[in-house]
Amino acid sequence: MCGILGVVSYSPANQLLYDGLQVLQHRGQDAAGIATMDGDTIHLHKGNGLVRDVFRTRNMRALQGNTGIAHVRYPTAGSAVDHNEAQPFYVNSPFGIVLGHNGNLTNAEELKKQLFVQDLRHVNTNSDSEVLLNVLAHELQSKSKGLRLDADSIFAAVSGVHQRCRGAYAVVAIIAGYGLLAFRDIYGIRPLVIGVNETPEGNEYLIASESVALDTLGFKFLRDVAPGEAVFVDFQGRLYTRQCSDNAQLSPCIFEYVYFSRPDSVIDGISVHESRLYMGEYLADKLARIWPDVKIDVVIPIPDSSRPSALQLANRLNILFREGFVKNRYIGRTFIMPGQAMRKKSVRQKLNAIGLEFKGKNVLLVDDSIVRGTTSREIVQMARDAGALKVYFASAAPPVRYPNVYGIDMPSRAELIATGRTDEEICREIGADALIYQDLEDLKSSVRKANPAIAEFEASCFDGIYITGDITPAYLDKVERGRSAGKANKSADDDQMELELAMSASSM
Ligand SMILES: O=P(O)(O)OC[C@H]1O[C@H](OP(=O)(O)OP(=O)(O)O)[C@H](O)[C@@H]1O
Ligand SMILES: NC(=O)CC[C@H](N)C(=O)O
Ligand SMILES: [Mg+2]
Repeated sequence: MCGILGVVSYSPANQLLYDGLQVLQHRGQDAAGIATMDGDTIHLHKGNGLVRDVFRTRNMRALQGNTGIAHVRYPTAGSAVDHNEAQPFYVNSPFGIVLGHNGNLTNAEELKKQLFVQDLRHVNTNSDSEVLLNVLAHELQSKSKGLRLDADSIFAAVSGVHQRCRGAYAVVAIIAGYGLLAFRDIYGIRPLVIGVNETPEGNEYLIASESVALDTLGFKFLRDVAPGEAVFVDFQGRLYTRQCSDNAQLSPCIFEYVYFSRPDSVIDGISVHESRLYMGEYLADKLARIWPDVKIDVVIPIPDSSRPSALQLANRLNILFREGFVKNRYIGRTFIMPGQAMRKKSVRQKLNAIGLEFKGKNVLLVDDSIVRGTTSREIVQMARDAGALKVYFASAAPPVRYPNVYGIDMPSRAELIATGRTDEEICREIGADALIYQDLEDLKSSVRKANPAIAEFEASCFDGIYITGDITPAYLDKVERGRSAGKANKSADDDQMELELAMSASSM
């Protein structure tokens, strides 16, 4: 789940993009990059690590120009350790283009072959985002009028991208000599918003994965980029928009609301915080229905993401709510760290129990989701060690049973604690006295309550329904095999590098 930004401004873009990346850091902790356009030159700096580690003063000084794009990476294709896969990516033909991508292409392999054989383009990494950039470059080449591009030909190229690419993609790109281009896949699986800042010189535009970046950087929210839509801002600050697909249908990823996005963001007309409050209410009602005789003394959230749901659940059931775990503010998100060993270690580094809140009590621990079970296993044990009598566990999302192929790194069924297990078996695995999950329909209602216009969600990790229609069991097997092969082929150096990356994320 990467974070992307793009700006056309009347003042230097470098600091603005850096500050924007800092508030999108929760979307990717493995690599970061910024590209700016200054006259005829594209400046690019990227590398592995957190935003604050990748950019030094000298790098920032070199990022000249008032237009730029930026990216934080959470890898879902290729590898976490290959710094060549950090974004933005650059190509020099038919125009200088830099691109940042959030999502995951499901036909990247096939496209890579096509690019080589038909389009005479070489893709140098295992990143699907480099494939996407080359598809865009090829489409721009075939739609350009000789050496000239205009908004019509740029939008025609995006239509070409929609026809060739499958999967999830929210994209920002700079086309040298022309301007900033952004677009969203035809289902709008990954989020993308536009903001404006009115200045005496004219309007400045900012495109971002989440509205929190607009708030922080002083831009006014204009609207979400629609699924299938492209937005083009030229270097004179003129905004052009067009729907580039006849088959667009909004189906945003429901996991953005459960976990990924910041609660202070509004995505597709839905406040993430509000949707999490509703998740708590629905879960409370289910709990009252199916556990009428269970005595709970205190509701305790697992910081950070479950806090709004846990609070609202406790309110609804009129049970005491207490913070029982202290989170080390210098540790990053564990779920998006590379490598299970590091994820496991960092749960203990990240969270510590306050004995007083557990001793002699029946506690209900609430988390937003249980994916690999790394957090829940550790936390249940910590609650017992702290003296809890009974430890009940509630998840504000349903069991995660299916791989995600649209930009969340859970490609293998074997990694998911809920695959092939009943709720009772999962409960035993995490060591709780009882476990309750949100129902999928209730989760959808929680999110829809804030915007009833959304008919469909991309919820494949919960229901195994893949909205793009191209995901077969054979495809999933192949992704899973690719993943295990990748792990088996990893060298000791790769392991060391992965560990260092995770250590740097864990010292946030
Ligand atoms: O079952 P698991 O594989 O452990 O994954 C689920 C956990 O991971 C996430 O927390 P994370 O620490 O990443 O971020 P947070 O601080 O935003 O809650 C999520 O909020 C759950 O707590
Ligand atoms: N999570 C994402 O959006 C990842 C983008 C891209 N697939 C990569 O691996 O770099
Ligand atoms: Mg968490």
